[in-house]
Amino acid sequence: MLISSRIVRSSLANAPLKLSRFFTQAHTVRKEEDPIAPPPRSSEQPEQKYTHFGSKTVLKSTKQKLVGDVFSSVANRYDLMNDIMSLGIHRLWKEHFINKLDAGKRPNSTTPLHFIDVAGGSGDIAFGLLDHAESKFGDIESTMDIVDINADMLKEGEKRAMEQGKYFKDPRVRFLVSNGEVLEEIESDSKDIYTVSFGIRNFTDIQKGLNTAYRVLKPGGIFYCLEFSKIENPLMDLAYQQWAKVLPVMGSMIANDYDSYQYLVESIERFPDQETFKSMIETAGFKSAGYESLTFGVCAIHWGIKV
Ligand SMILES: COc1cc(O)cc(C/C=C(\C)CC/C=C(\C)CC/C=C(\C)CC/C=C(\C)CC/C=C(\C)CCC=C(C)C)c1O
Ligand SMILES: C[S@@+](CC[C@H](N)C(=O)[O-])C[C@H]1O[C@@H](n2cnc3c(N)ncnc32)[C@H](O)[C@@H]1O
Repeated sequence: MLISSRIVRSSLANAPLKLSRFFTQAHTVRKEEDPIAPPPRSSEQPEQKYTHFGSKTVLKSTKQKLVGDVFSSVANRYDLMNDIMSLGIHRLWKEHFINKLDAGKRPNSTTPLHFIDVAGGSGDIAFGLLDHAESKFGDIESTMDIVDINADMLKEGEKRAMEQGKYFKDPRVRFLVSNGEVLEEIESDSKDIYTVSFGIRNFTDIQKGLNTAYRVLKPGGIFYCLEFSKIENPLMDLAYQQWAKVLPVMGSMIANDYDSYQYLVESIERFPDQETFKSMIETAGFKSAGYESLTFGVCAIHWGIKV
């Protein structure tokens, strides 16, 4: 069941490249606990040397490899596990995410949009955005870069494109293995829409990822994120905590991988709450930042505009 705040949309600017919208949102949430790092072994401050990997404290330099191992391990059962763990609800979240953005080159525009879906994995969002643009606006010109740091996950996306006979070897669509914290292949001020879905939680440096999102977007471009968040209702949180205990057991029974799904649960716990993440989006320079909580706050859509 999706609970969403009322959305007040300004009329869309006709200019095809400026998708300016304003949403209303009002939420109160808990503050995020600070991570407890081991005492520094050198003169470096702990925050410069250590970070969290789920509930563990690890050297910052090792997190990317640890996360990479997790997603290489889950890649071949990723879609199946999503349906089982969320009882299919993740599909509703993604559908709502895509419909709410409502992006696409309008029929009266001659300029295609340039999308980038970071941590795109098996392509749920990227393909969904292109399908939406085509079915609603007849847009078959806008381009999509699907970026992921993990080649195994990206292969799942390419496999799906090939099987569905759409977006495979399509000149409009690029599959790029790249780190969302840097995006060295992506020019500054080059994208109209930046999306990231259930990905930024896994970055070593979330703020760096947000700053990079700001860099690659054009003025007027939209940052748009779907990520796990904080459940605002204590009773629902209690029920969720019971459900979350089962996820690693499911991971072990179905994917023979308890640890990756234990990491999933712990990484959700570690991610900033709605207001904290909104502040981080504003720190990156975005304006009109806001969010909408879904399913009691199990996840949230955050946005911001580069002006
Ligand atoms: C390693 O990292 C990952 C690995 C992977 O394979 C996937 C992901 C990304 C994960 C997803 C897209 C979905 C993961 C699903 C969950 C974390 C579970 C989400 C939980 C729910 C939808 C149920 C929430 C339950 C409550 C709020 C309790 C109250 C609700 C009710 C009683 C009514 C509905 C109840 C249920 C639906 C159980 C990955 O990062
Ligand atoms: C849970 S999957 C999400 C996939 C897809 N966006 C979706 O909504 O189903 C998380 C993805 O983030 C990717 N990822 C993790 N850290 C990343 C980084 N620093 N840069 C780019 N992708 C990253 C992983 O490889 C994985 O494919």
